[in-house]
Amino acid sequence: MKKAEIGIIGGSGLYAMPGLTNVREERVTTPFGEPSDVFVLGELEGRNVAFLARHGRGHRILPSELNFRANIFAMKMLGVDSILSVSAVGSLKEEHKPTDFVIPDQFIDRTFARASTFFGDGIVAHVAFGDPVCAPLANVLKQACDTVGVVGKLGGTYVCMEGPQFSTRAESNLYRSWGADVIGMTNLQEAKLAREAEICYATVAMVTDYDCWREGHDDVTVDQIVAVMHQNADNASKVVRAAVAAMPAEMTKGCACVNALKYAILTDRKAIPEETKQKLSLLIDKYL
Ligand SMILES: CSC[C@H]1O[C@H](OP(=O)(O)O)[C@H](O)[C@@H]1O
Ligand SMILES: Nc1ncnc2[nH]cnc12
Repeated sequence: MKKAEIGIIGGSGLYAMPGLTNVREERVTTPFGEPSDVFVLGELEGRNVAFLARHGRGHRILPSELNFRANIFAMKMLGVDSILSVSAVGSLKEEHKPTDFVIPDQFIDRTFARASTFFGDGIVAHVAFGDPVCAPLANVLKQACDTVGVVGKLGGTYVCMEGPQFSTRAESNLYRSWGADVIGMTNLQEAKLAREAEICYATVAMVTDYDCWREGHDDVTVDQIVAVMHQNADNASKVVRAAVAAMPAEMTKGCACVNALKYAILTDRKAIPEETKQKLSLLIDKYL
């Protein structure tokens, strides 16, 4: 049974979703293990949503320790077809100021210690990822920023680093030389796995700091981030709420994201081990 249509992943600073009604908690266990926390299900602007605190409530889980597969698979199990993600990021450009919101449309992968696919164990699939973010959903987030009156910039490249330490100055300057806009530690795996799960995915990235590249300014510290996050969290929940209100019921109909696996699975169907078929049935049954 479909328990939610819209998933919300709250990052640093957003550990609950204000405004939810008919709230209930649901623990979801997946073939990939346990998600970060219980899901908080409820209604927001008349829509059924599922909220997950990415690092767990109380911020207990490191970026490298996150079970991204369980988080996204659980969203699929709940029936979610669109995910709105909220994240804190460092700015790599002067023009992106703390408290600005950026809605990235590209990623650069600087992670190295994470499971980033549901496939393997006898099944091979390669989804297209040239456009890693759902453009219609990103547009909804941009409109929502406008509605709420916060600076929201549509498009930009998010560098996803492993962490948990922040970047060295040499790294930060390297990413700037690549033309990247913002840096964080969590969004790339979510985008990859959402694509494999045929779920639309877009992020609102809240700028909290200038990382460590800006001459004459202090390097990023967590207390600096927390101070800005407190300001941002209120705006972030307003933006998410406005986005949910603006999402048409048929939002995902006809979107390429929901057919991402159509031509992706290479493996001879007869060669896929039964156990793997069972594990991935929610994702692959329609293509077997
Ligand atoms: C709080 S500083 C670093 C931390 O913040 C970001 O988290 P999230 O993406 O979940 O908002 C960044 O990715 C790091 O995990
Ligand atoms: N400067 C930064 N680097 C990586 N992740 C971040 N999250 C918030 N600020 C960050």
